Amino acid sequence: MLNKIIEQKKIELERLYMPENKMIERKSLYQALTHSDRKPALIAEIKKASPSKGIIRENFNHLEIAKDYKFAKVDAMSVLTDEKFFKGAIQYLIEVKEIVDVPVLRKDFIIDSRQIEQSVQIGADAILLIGEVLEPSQLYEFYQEAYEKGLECLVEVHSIDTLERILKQFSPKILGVNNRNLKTFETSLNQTQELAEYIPKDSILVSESGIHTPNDLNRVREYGAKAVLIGEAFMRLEKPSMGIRALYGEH
Ligand SMILES: O=C(O)c1ccccc1NCC(=O)[C@H](O)[C@H](O)COP(=O)(O)O
Repeated sequence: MLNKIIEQKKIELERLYMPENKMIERKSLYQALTHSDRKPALIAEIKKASPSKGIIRENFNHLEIAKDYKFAKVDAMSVLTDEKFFKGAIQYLIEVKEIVDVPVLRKDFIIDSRQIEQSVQIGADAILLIGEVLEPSQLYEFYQEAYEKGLECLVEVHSIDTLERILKQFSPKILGVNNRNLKTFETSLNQTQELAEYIPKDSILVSESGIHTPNDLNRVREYGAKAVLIGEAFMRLEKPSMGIRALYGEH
């Protein structure tokens, strides 16, 4: 599946949409996650569909979801911009950024430097760089380029091997451990447990995928996650904000 997604990205690069540059005030994902009142801090995702689950939210309205997340005072939002596999859109991110006051992460598969420039132009505050998609040296180049352009990066890994290879090159400020196995799509929070001890002390550990219940949240908190990235659990609820309150035990 990952190969299929990457092949599709290469095709899309031939007709990359590059909107007009607007003056955009960027927000820091790192600051938002370190200063959150919630422990772990929350990155809430706007996600209509996924390769593993198909359509997750039939009645999908990105702006309604963003408003509800804003009401719930999430620390940051993640917007899927991949069209083919996640039914996302660049336009969703552009419009969400206009109405929220927290950092917005562009969730996509970055394989080319032009996508970094595109992320700047559409108003993203941060981008995702996936360790299983990029060689460590290229990932580091993209990381530096992004920071030079005012974007932060969530560097995501799905295995200890990938993490080790990246850490030989550099220490990302925000490191995501994705609990989803890229071959089977199954999620296991043990992934966060196993990788947590290798995360540099100065990096923020974000546990991503497969977090649904207060028990899941407690588990990854105990494993050392300083932030979580959650999509599906909220997308299946009419009011995602209610799910956030229930998850964190807020009244
Ligand atoms: O969600 C998928 O099926 C998927 C498949 C292949 C690559 C990535 C995939 N998801 C991207 C994500 O990392 C998640 O959207 C994100 O961590 C939120 O996960 P969840 O809370 O389980 O929706």
